[in-house]
Amino acid sequence: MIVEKQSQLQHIVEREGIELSLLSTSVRFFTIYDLRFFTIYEHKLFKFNFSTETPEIQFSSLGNFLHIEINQEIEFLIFIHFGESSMQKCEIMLNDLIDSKRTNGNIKATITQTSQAGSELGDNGVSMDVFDATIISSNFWPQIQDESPNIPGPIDQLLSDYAKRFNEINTPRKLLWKKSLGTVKLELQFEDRAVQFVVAPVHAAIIMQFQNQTREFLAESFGADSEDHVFTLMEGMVDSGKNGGTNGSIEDLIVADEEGESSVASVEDQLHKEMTVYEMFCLADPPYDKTLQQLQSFLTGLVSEEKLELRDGLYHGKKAPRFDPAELKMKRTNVKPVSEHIGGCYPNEKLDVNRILSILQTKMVATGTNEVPSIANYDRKSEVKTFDDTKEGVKGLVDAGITKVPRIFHLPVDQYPINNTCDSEPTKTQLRIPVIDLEGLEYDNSPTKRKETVAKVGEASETWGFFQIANHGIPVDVLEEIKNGVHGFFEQDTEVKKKYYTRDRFRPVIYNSNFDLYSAPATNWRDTFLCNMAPNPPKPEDLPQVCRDILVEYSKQVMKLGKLLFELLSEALGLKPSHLNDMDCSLGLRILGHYYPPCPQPELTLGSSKHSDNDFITVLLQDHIGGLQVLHQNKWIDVLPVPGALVVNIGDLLQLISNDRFRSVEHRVLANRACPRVSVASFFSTGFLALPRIYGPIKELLSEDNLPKYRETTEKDFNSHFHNKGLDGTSALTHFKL
Ligand SMILES: O=C(O)CCC(=O)C(=O)O
Ligand SMILES: [Fe+2]
Repeated sequence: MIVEKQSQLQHIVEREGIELSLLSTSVRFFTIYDLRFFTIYEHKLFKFNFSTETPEIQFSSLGNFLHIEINQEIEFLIFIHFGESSMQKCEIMLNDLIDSKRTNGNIKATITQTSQAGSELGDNGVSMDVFDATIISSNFWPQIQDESPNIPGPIDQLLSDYAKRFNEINTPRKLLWKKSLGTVKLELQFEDRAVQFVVAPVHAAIIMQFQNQTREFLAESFGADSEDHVFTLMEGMVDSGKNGGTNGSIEDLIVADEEGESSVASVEDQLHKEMTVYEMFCLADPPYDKTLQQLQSFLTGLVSEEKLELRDGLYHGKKAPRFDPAELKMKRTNVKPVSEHIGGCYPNEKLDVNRILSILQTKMVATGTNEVPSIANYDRKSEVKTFDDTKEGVKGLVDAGITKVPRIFHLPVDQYPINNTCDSEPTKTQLRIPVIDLEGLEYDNSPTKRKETVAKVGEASETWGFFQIANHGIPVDVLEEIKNGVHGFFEQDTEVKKKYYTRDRFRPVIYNSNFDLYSAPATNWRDTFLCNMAPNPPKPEDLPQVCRDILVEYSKQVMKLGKLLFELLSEALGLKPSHLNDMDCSLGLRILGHYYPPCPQPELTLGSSKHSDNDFITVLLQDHIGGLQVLHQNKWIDVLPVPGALVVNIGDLLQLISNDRFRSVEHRVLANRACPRVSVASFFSTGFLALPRIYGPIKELLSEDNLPKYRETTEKDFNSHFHNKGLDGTSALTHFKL
């Protein structure tokens, strides 16, 4: 691809090329074919790459850059660079880099669609096509210094077009460029050869000044020494090119890292210094003894009393210009005001609850419940209706620039998802749901492999109700495309999207926010698009154009996978392989595309409330953002995204027909502050059809010791009960228990 881009550019430049001779060496033209800029907006830093067709993403550490390649050694490198405590931040940093690829594609595609200018060449042969943006959340990145050099007009124009489009798509976020950071790859064409360099943007800006100048101008500007001047600059660029190049070994990277270490360390040090003030809470007499929930409730209480303000997950003092930590004094404990101890040396006025929590955590002991602020009474129904009438979902609110989560989304205080932000403790010590390799199963002649896999599937379905599958046969590009399709649906023109907005749950294609909007106690920070793809798929023209083809393709692939999964599940139950398929468990497929917009106060709400699924099984594709958690042994366990894998979970109906052998386990999705999350949930069920088939515990599984635990029902009746109840934290199965 790079070659292709270069030759494209060569072509362009030849068209526009300007002869420029420098004494004995003639420079005919410059071609920029790779340009990276950093930009910052709100909490985000951005890096721009031009021509990132390279398999790895890099960011460089040369003075003011960091250079990391994403490969299997990345974790080690991050560990070296930032230390263990920051590993989670690093995960976010990596996610930033990965997520940006998609954002980039979307923005470029829409710029090209809406304005031809977007893809046209600038005066200097720089095309929007070779932009790639990498979005970096500054909250989680080391601080990076910036000076803002003037960069050439055409590039500035490209950046502002991009920023404008970004803002349109991601209102209220805005880009602020970090123009001095990044690299520019460019090619200088001499009479006899072309040489490629990697230089800092400022160098490129200087070089581009010469792009359109004549030999006479250069001679005038530099006089007799012009050759020297030019070559000094070139040599500098070659050096920069070497250092900023893309082929550094891991050792080089670590050395390069050390150069940047001081600035990183100082940010960490500074943070640590700020945080030591909270030791007072732990060391006070009597010692701090509240649970995380109690602390969070207390801080939320101060917000309700308007003593604190919660913005972007940070607690801000309301009255004093600087936050007074004494405000944090627990009413019902004897913690002394911090100011007494620290002589007015206040920490930074912004307090991130998770930072406070992580310091206090080690000292906390659960001591029963504390007072929690109650949610004020309000006319929920009318507020919910107002929201519904917009037909713009949660994304509409975010696009409109809200900075506070409206109260219809607030959970009761005692249900706040503590640690639900990206700052929460690393989860690597936690249990993990099993990942099962399905490689070669379908056509495998090895009965041992099949038996082993069946055993793993059975074990996971009995203990976890959840497992991930690798090598499931759905190509990675299909997975990527369907995720892009979901982004495409939600990020398309609102008026087009609105046409699908409905609460009629028997329509074949439905878009709305919260299927249980009017019955659930708290609204979720999530919009959903769904369609029933089997047994009677909608007419193609009824599917949204933006994701039509991929929906059809993905459904085909998931149906095939579903059949295999039901075979394995049947075998795991000791039944013949076709048993569950013969019972029509794989007959119906409903595909849901969920969109979880970024949330300004993720600690107050959830992306999806705790629930179990009302189907036989769900095959879930989640993106890299994370946030899905399962309730296992009374603890919330993260279902970490595994690239290329799919999550499978047992639904209520399979729990019912397996007479509780397989478990339909509760799960939820956390809201997150950083960026939109998408998932594609494929529900195997025909509950949306009024089929007469009756489901009860499978006779072959019953015995005197295993009597039926559920009464029989049709899928439709089960579904109706599930829908009327909504995600209220209880299981629909209870209603069918004998
Ligand atoms: O978005 C997710 O990860 C989970 C979605 C989910 O639980 C559902 O659709 O039932
Ligand atoms: Fe679910």
